[in-house]
Amino acid sequence: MSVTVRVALRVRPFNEKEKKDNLITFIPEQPQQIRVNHENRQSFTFDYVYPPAISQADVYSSCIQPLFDQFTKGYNATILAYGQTGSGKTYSMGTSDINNCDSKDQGIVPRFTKNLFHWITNQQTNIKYQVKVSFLELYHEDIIDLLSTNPASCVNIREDVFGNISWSGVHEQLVHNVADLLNCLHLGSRSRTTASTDMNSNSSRSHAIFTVTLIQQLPESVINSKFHFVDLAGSERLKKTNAKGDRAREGISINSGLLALGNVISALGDEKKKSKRSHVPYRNSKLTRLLQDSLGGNSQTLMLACVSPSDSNANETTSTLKYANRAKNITNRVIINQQLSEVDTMKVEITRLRQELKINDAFMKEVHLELDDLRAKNTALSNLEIVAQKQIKIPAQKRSTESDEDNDDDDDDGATLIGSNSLSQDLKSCRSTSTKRKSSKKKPIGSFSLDKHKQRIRKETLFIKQMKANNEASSDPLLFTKMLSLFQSSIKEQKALVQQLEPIKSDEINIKISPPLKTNNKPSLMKQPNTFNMPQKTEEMHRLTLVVEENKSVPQLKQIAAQVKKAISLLTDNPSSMVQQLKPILNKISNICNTRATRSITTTTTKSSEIVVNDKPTRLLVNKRANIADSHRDIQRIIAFENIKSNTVCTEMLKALKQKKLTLIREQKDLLKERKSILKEFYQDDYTEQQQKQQYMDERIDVITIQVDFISEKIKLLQPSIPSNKVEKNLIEILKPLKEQDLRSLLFMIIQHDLISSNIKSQLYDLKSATLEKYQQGMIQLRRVHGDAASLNNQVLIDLLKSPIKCLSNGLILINTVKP
Ligand SMILES: Nc1ncnc2c1ncn2[C@@H]1O[C@H](COP(=O)(O)OP(=O)(O)OP(=O)(O)O)[C@@H](O)[C@H]1O
Repeated sequence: MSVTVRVALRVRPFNEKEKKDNLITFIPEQPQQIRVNHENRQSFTFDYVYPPAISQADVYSSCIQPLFDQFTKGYNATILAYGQTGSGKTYSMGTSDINNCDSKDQGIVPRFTKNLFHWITNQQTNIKYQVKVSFLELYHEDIIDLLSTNPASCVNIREDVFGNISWSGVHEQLVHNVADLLNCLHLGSRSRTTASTDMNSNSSRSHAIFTVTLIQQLPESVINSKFHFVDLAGSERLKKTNAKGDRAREGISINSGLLALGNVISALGDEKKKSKRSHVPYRNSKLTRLLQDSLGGNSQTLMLACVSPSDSNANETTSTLKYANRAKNITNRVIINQQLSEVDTMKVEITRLRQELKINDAFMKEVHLELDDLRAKNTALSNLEIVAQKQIKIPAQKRSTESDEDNDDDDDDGATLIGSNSLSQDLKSCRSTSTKRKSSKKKPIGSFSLDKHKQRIRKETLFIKQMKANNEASSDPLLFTKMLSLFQSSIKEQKALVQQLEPIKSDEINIKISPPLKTNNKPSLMKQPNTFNMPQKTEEMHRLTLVVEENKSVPQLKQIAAQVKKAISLLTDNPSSMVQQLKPILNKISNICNTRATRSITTTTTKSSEIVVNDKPTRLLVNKRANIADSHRDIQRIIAFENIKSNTVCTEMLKALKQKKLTLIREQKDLLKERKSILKEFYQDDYTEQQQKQQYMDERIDVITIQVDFISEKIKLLQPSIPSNKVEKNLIEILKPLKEQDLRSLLFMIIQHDLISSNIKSQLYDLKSATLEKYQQGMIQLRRVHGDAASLNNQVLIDLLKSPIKCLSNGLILINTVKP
């Protein structure tokens, strides 16, 4: 159900300091309208307009009673008292001095209390009722639980994936009757921060939220509704209140909270902004975060705008009227807060779990595919190592002979073909030869894994496309980039593998080797091998140019072997090490192979290419046809994919990878969930791309703000009693040992200059220039906070900075210090 925020305007009587110059004119024939006798004599219309003479009872019965009725039906409700300091908010709410108050002067909360218990006593007996109360104060940006007996209690604001706001850590007091409830109100009000200013002798210096929760236990369900009574601190002009020192700081903090509230009201209520569906900046202050459900969420809300009647407060009154006028346009979506019976809840849970299972199955399929792929690669690597070792051991001359024997159909004029320094070319040549000669007997090499690889490439490419499409609004760009590069490198590797395994096209295998180049009168190194000369179309045939470099196959294979050994030893020493750690090594191997591949063959654009031997020909005798046969055999072994089962190192590696993948999947899932809920809330069909970007940025800021909240809650403040030099030392101690890699996620360091003593500043500058410039993301913000919440547990901070890097990535570290 959609309901708009209702607005009631209450004009208090003149006080003794004010001249009787009326600012507001009431229009008898239009009881909901007023006119301001100021500048352009603007008129305003509200749901309720209360002149100074209105009684507390009338206010309650006209605008609160309807809310009370909704509340008892299970809807959440909020009354928001807003107005200039001294305009009558606390008086109207009745949250102060309840014990010494005439019953006719009793405000909204005491009346509500009586109403509630009276209502409960008249209800059916088969319903069980419970009433709980809580009382929070927001002083500066600290949430104080006024009813909690635990001084270390900490209130958190949480938002679930559906955007529902809840407060955790709040003490909720069970109350059984009117006296109990009013006693809680009295206790809390006594602890509330008030002070005398020129505008109000008993001015509230904080925002207060008194909440009554009604739990109705029906036979098959539970209805749980909340009524928030919000007494906001008054907006004030420092000049008028004559506030100095702490009072002035309070005033600034109050005004900035109210400004944030104004921005939320404006985003929700301003017709222009509403139509553009601009982002609602709830997270800009704790006040707006606490009231998120009341403004634009699940609550029936009434704004009680309180103003002074005096012309001397014309500016403040006009500003309140405009504020209230905007609030009128806010629409909330309200539902009865009914929880299902246990059986129904279980049913919903089962459906959810089934869906989750489906998603998990799909992911597991992905994981298995990746595992298969890794197994293949791993076996290939092991075999490459064997090849390498073998080639190192076998004397060149011997291998050359063996090779000649193997290739008994070759011409034998003493020259060899495989001086080629490309392993992949070796493999291709070998495969093509083999395929041509033995195709009737043997399966084409790699055929059974080829399709799988191709399929995998297609899948991963598609996945990357999807990821890229979502890149704009990805809520964790770092993770996104990581995953993207992981998949991209995987595709690259797969492609290389497919390339190696794929049968060579006919004109590629029709290689005719041109006569050897003459060098230094040494014997010719090239021959016309039948092996590579299968279809004898000599004249039209394209000739490939083999660039035979210095005999590099042995050193290169050695290099590969060394890299493989390195990779394996890394795994043996630390079996849980992630594949990510092996990536550089694997890449290096593939680089060596690729370099060799590109160097080895140069297909010239001219019709008849020449074989160019650009190396010292004498050495080319070394790795000859032996390589063809060896490579052929090795390739067969490579594609056997068997070693994996007995290879513990590989199993460990795969296990670790599996774990890593699952973690990533989980993280990604969470991110998607978060993103979905944000999208659900803010994005509609007609948003422009730019708005979307803007929204995304705002949301990132919101996320960071939450992290800050989270971290700042963990970090206690420095004791004011700690001498200043100790404070400095501690801060430096914290920051100095940080390694660059620990802080890779930090972008820059904002230091609020005015808040940090020069000694710390200069040391931090040193740090900054030395290391901090390199950091990529995030911020360290040093901020000063007052109050007795101060007790910095440095160890917490150090631990936080040192170990769980996750906390830092994309985040802020808020180090609060007190004024020395
Ligand atoms: N409608 C009213 N009838 C009689 N007295 C009123 C009325 N409204 C306010 N007052 C008196 O005006 C004074 C200031 O009111 P109150 O403390 O409620 O202001 P406030 O808006 O809560 O101020 P602040 O924001 O500074 O806390 C109080 O002495 C209160 O009794």
